[in-house]
Amino acid sequence: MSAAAATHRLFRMDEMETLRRDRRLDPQLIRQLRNGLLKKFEPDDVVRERFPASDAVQLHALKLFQRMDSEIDGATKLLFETDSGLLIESVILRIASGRTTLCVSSQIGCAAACDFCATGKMGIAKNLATEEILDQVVQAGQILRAENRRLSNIVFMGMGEPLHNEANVTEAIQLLTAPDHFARSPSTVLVSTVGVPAAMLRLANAFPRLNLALSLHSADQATRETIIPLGKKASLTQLHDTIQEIQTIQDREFMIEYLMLRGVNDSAEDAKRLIDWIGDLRVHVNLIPYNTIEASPHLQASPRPTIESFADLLKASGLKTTVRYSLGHDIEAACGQLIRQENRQRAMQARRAAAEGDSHVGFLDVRQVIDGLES
Ligand SMILES: C[S@@+](CC[C@H](N)C(=O)[O-])C[C@H]1O[C@@H](n2cnc3c(N)ncnc32)[C@H](O)[C@@H]1O
Ligand code: SF4
Repeated sequence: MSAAAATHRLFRMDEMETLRRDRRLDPQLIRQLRNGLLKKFEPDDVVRERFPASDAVQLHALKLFQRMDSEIDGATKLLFETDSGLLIESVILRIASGRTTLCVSSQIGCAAACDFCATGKMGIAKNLATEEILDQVVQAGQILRAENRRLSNIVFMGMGEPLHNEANVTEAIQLLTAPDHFARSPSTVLVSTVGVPAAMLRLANAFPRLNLALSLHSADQATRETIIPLGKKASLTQLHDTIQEIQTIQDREFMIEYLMLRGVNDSAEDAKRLIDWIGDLRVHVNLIPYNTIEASPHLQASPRPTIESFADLLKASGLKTTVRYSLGHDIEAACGQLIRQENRQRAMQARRAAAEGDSHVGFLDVRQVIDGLES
């Protein structure tokens, strides 16, 4: 295959249409190729074999760099290399019920710079292209198909803030739910955000059946701002009003994510504040045990009994509450460290190359972008 010729990206309708015209292909062949890869997740060689101009098609936007399978449960972490040379991660979760969830990344690094998050500590921010978001789904789908499993759910809970990459994330969801692309139900997709009110409303309007989650982590404004610097851009009152408005557009439960940090947000008083803040919103509270990160030695996970008592207080007030005991603990630490160090080195190399004038790759320092972000 000539690398120079493989310039027509499968995810791009316009490029595939050009190829169809240039090679005088039957439109049915393009549909078959798209269905094979995007709906059935067939292996590359199978779809290529059926397609006469396969030398000209780029099936993937990402290169699989490393695969890590948990030895204790059904989690697989996939590290992908992007065009910019930086790494991102996706996680496949195989749940005992037989269902599977894929956690996808939307950015490399994150300008929200949350104190508890390894991605926020990366110090760089770059949006993933639509096809880089979608190829995580394709490659994970192919892995699951090879195990006779189906991909049940997709959650935007990997690296990055999806609503800081709103255009590409919206386009990715459009294609994930388009009948002639992935043809998935919007109710099997969840977008988790740190809280960008205007974009949350746009997303709810565009996809009334899409699941949305807010990473709240504290119902006290000052506490929230200490752990989420971006919390200054959207007040708790504004976030509450936004969810209330979303619930007039979407007839579904909204998810509130609450990271349990010892001595920061895990007291009975914090639970009471959370209950008051929720008020009559129709929500599901998901308590998240904190995975410690090296870059924030001052933060610790709440002990399990504290999490259970906190959950009991919420449940006693009538709130639907669950605790997320995450899979893949053994691959978590190894990967978080690796990706952060690798990306810092790669970003530095790219900056040096750019300074010497032989690179067009642009990386933003998070301090440069955080003030410019829309609230
Ligand atoms: C990585 S974020 C990506 C989506 C989006 N940016 C957000 O904050 O909701 C997904 C979830 O992981 C949580 N998270 C981040 N760092 C964590 C850590 N060290 N331990 C446990 N959960 C963490 C976030 O708070 C958020 O609820
Ligand atoms: S917004 Fe999400 S991805 Fe970004 S730093 Fe905060 S937790 Fe991490």
